[in-house]
Amino acid sequence: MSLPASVKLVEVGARDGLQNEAQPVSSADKIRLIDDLSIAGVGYVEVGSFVSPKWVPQMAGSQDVFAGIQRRAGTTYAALTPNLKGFELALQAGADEVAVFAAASEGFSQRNINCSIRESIQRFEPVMSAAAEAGVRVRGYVSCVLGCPYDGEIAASQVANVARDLHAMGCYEISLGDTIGTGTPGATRNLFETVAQHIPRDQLAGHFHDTYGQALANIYAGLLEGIQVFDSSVAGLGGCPYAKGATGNVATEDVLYLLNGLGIHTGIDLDALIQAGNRISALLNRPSGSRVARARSSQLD
Ligand SMILES: CC(C)(COP(=O)([O-])OP(=O)([O-])OC[C@H]1O[C@@H](n2cnc3c(N)ncnc32)[C@H](O)[C@@H]1OP(=O)([O-])[O-])[C@@H](O)C(=O)NCCC(=O)NCCSC(=O)C[C@@](C)(O)CC(=O)[O-]
Repeated sequence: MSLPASVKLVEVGARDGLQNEAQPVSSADKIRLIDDLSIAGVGYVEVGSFVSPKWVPQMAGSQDVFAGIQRRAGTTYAALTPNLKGFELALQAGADEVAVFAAASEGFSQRNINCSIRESIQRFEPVMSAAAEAGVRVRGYVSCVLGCPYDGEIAASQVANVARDLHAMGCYEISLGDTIGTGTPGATRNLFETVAQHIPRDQLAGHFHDTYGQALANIYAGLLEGIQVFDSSVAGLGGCPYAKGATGNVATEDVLYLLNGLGIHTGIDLDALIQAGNRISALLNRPSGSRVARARSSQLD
């Protein structure tokens, strides 16, 4: 399969990245990060999530973050919503789109959202109805698609079952999450081939954490499978509160460098993105998780 001419990058740093941050990050700092990303030309930003603040305290201020950002025309500002309550809060906050999130493994589903996979799908039904009524598009996530910290190996057919359920209930795009970053390009190709038997490739996305250093290779494998949407996190922020030891998502700067090198259009300015990533990394008192950002910054020293 030939490579796509353009790719959509879903920026998850402010949500997937910061949800796991040990130190508190103020709403003002999150707003600054999102505004920096908008200036860099990022077309899709997950601003936060409307989940129980007892489960994920870092996302408690998502309402304020939505209220404070400068929206750039052409950028979609989205939120995660695990249930109807979350959806209603996201709607009030002015989210353009929402995402529901399920898992391919029972162990992760229980730890992450306190219910079985089947119960989670049932819980999403009122979200889908309310979203349809409000004219809000819903993205669907499946976690642990290439391995689970609790249940171990996950069959691609099991991922396909959950992805198919989300798609059938109306999710316009299904993001397949390698939550613990154990996937390899071979497993990634097999996964997309299996799931694409049920869902068109242009409605699938790849979401790779870089724990084992395979994320860029997995994205390249995804591109070869005809996948045109990838999730990534500026400065490689993050991890997952329910997947111990998992590192952040693949860094957006590194994905952009890869795509630029392949002549694939994203609409994002690499220098401005590096600045955004360096600013949040400085604020968190650590070097950027992006190798491209570190290399570029050391060349400037
Ligand atoms: C789903 C629940 C709520 C179930 O949690 P529960 O305890 O079973 O739910 P509950 O309905 O019994 O509610 C418990 C309390 O939470 C409140 N509550 C209930 N819902 C909401 C809401 N929407 N917003 C705010 N508050 C809420 C509710 O009002 C109640 O408050 P209390 O009466 O005790 O004061 C909980 O497990 C939860 O919030 N989990 C979120 C976990 C999470 O955010 N994980 C990270 C995102 S997923 C991810 O990162 C993976 C991904 C997407 O990036 C892809 C990948 O890499 O794999």
